[in-house]
Amino acid sequence: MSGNSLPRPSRPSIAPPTGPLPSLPVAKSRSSNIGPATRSSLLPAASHASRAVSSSALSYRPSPKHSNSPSVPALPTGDGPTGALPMGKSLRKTVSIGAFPQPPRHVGRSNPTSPLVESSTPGEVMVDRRVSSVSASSVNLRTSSLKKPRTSNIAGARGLLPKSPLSPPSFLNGSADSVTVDTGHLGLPSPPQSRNSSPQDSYATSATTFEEGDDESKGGAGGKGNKDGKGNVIVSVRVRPDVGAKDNKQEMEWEVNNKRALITYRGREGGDYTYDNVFDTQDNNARVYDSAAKRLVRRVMEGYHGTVFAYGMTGTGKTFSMQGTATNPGVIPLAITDIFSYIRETPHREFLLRVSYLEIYNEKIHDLLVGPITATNGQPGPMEEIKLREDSKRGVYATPLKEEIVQSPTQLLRVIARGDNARKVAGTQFNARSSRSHAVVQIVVESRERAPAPGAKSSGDKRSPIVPGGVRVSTLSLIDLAGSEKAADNKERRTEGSHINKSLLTLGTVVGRLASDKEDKGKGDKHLPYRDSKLTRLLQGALSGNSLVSILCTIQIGASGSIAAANSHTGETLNTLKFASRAKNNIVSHAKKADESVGAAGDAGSRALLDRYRLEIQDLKKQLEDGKSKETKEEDEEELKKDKEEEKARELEDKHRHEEQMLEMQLARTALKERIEHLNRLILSSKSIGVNGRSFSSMSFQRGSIASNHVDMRPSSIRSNSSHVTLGLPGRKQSQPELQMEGSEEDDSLGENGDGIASQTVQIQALQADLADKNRYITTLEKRLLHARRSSHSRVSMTLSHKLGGSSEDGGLIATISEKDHEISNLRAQLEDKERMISALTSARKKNDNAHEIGSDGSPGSRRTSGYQRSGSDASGISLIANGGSLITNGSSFIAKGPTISPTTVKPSPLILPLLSPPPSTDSKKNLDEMTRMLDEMITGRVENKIAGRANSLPVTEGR
Ligand SMILES: Nc1ncnc2c1ncn2[C@@H]1O[C@H](COP(=O)(O)OP(=O)(O)OP(=O)(O)O)[C@@H](O)[C@H]1O
Repeated sequence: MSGNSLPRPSRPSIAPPTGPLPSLPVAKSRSSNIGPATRSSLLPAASHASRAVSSSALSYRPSPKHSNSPSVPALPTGDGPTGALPMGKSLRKTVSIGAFPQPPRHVGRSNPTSPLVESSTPGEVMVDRRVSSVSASSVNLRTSSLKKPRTSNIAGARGLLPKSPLSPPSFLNGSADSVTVDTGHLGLPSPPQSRNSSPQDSYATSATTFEEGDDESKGGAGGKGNKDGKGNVIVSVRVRPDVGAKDNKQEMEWEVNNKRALITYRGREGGDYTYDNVFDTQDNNARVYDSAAKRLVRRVMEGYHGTVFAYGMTGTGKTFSMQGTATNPGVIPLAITDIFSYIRETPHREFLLRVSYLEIYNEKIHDLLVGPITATNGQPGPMEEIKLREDSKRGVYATPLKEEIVQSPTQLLRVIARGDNARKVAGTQFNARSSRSHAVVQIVVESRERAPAPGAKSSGDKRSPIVPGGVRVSTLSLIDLAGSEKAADNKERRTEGSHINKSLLTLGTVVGRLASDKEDKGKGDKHLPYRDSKLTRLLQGALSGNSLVSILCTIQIGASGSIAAANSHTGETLNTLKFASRAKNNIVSHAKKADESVGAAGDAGSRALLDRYRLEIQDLKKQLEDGKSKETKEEDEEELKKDKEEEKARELEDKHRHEEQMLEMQLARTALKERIEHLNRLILSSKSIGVNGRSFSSMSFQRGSIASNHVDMRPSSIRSNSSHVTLGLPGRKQSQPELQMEGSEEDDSLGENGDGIASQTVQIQALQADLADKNRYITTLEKRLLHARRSSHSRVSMTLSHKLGGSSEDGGLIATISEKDHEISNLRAQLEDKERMISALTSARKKNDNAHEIGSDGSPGSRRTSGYQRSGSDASGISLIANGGSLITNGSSFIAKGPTISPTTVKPSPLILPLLSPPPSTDSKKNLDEMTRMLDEMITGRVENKIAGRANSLPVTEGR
């Protein structure tokens, strides 16, 4: 096949350059005939430009065998409006393929540059000339090539066939005499690294050689170059190996040349069929994908709509090519891999992918991603039928259709596998697992430019903000059609088959009429029966030129003895080939890159989830921030409230403590007051003693009528003093035992001596009682004080630790405590004074006793008088002088210091109490001595004990 005489291309056709591929020749190149050229430059223009099809193809009519299969859709023949081949042309001659719809005018067509080719090269014009120059000589070559396996005379110029000498260059003027169909330029194999497309290694593919903006810089879909959009349609034919071949020897009638993208049939109605790609039985799915779909997928990622569909008779390998196997992945998984590779390679854009999967089964559309509705009885109910709608923005679309957003190849493959499992499949005569429906996978690609964040690293921060550009929405449709088939015995299969065949027939009709539709443009649109089937309706957008299209037709060439070798099968194969040729010739794509919708209100805004999600994300982020700040605010408020409550509780507690403290202080104060009063009372008692003494004296005066001018002991003055002092402590006087004794009858009954002793005894008893009373008071006070001091001390230290420096209140408290301590010490001093007084009294009594003893021989009166005189002369008698709280006894003075008894409370006045007692009788004297001694001991011991005990019981005071 490669042994032609034409110069070989500069590089092997199997391994095209990794750089941009040559663009389709422009219209004028079609005026030239095919000639040899380098691979990069010899490519002819759109498929209609050059065809080499045997006349048999042109005069193809369903054979009688075909007619036995009425249900198999017959491709439109030359009888149709597409232009028939002039009858009478002999078979097996290279003639025009009038049977195929031909565009009437090849020249002057506006041919946009195909997005599926890379660029025009300057060499193409020259190449075309070369083709033209060899056109005449190629006639013979062409003729011979039909009779034997050809060794191409356009070595390496894959897809280029010499023009038939019988065919005028009609493809230029639109006549039906065109010869060679050659669109092999699009079938260039991918670079070696992409030939083994797989999920792993397809990352570094020829796709990386594409430059963004190719289309814009080189004419774009609507620019200069191939203006008819032919390059936007790729037609490939794949030949399935014939497993039924007995001798593994392909029937001699067929010739498949994948390098030249040529299939030749030498049988009846034979001819040459050249396409963009021809894959022989050795080609695997990766090669099919690389040549037939890879660029289209790439373009879809760039913003074009793209459609790939597999067409062919049942069992010829459509599903095998589209889905593939685990070891030989088909177009769908390879496209998915490339989609994600592209996303990885394009960090400056962000993408959103969603996928849907539907099937058309018996002219009903089912969503394969939504399982059958389960009926109430638990049985699976009917699947929800999907309707087709059309609008100006989206074109024809199925609704309601579930779309799943996918984020990884695995996820996408899983979704599709789920749909595959739901698809209707059944065994037929030709295929044990025949697809009974047309299956459509739709992958919607949304993308938008991403701007680098102000401080973001160039390594592609995915969270960087977006530029205010729009969202581009494009769709990749991957369609595995059900295969045309003969009527089956099984009724269900027959029904399915009839629907399948009807829809395929409609597809063929639409494709067949596309050419005439183009011709009739301007004269009024010719009716295209898109609505005759759901399939054509769904493919309307792609067929009418809005999409890049790649059609993969599958055939099976029967070996001798195989099922495929049956005539009917050959007829079907020919039908498929004719369909492929018509598709290549007639479908004109004006696919444009999708506009970028700006915002949700943009052109594709209603579909752009990317926008909606962005807005939603922004909205949610705002909500989150609002919620956060609100939460923080609430937290702050709550904390503040808590703090306030705690403060309040602390204040309340402090208040309670303070109150308690105050109460304690009050108690302590009361106790102290009581103590003071009591001590005062004691003083008064001492004075009372004086009063009593005065009483005694007065009694003595009364009895002895003794009056002394030396001693100012006027009753009135004494009483007034007494009463004056007593006034300071009202209510206490009555309770004093010594006062009760005043003027009692008992005193009188004691007689002179008895009177004095009795009064002293009473006085001592009163003092003792008072002492006991004092001790009790002191004990109580000490207890209270201790308690109060402890609690206040702990509080003060606690408060001090909280508040540096302490408050004025605490300072006051401390001052109060120290004041109290001071008072206590004063009281103690007073107590000591009192006790000294007691001892002084005791000693005075003793001295008195002695005085009595001295004057025992005298009369009581003289004793009294002498005693009195002694006392009055102040020589050796005892004088008790209360002066400002001082007690002077025989020159010894006991001064009660301190402010405890304030001068205002107790206004002292000099008081001299001469203790005069009548000399006791011997017995009574004894008794008195005894008693006095005991009293002395007792009082002295008590006082000492008390002082020592108090000294020990006041650690706080000492501590301070
Ligand atoms: N190129 C190939 N290489 C190896 N096996 C193939 C090839 N093409 C098809 N087959 C096998 O042929 C059988 C039928 O293929 P497949 O189901 O893909 O046909 P189909 O065209 O989808 O049929 P239908 O229209 O009935 O669904 C399968 O077992 C498949 O593995």
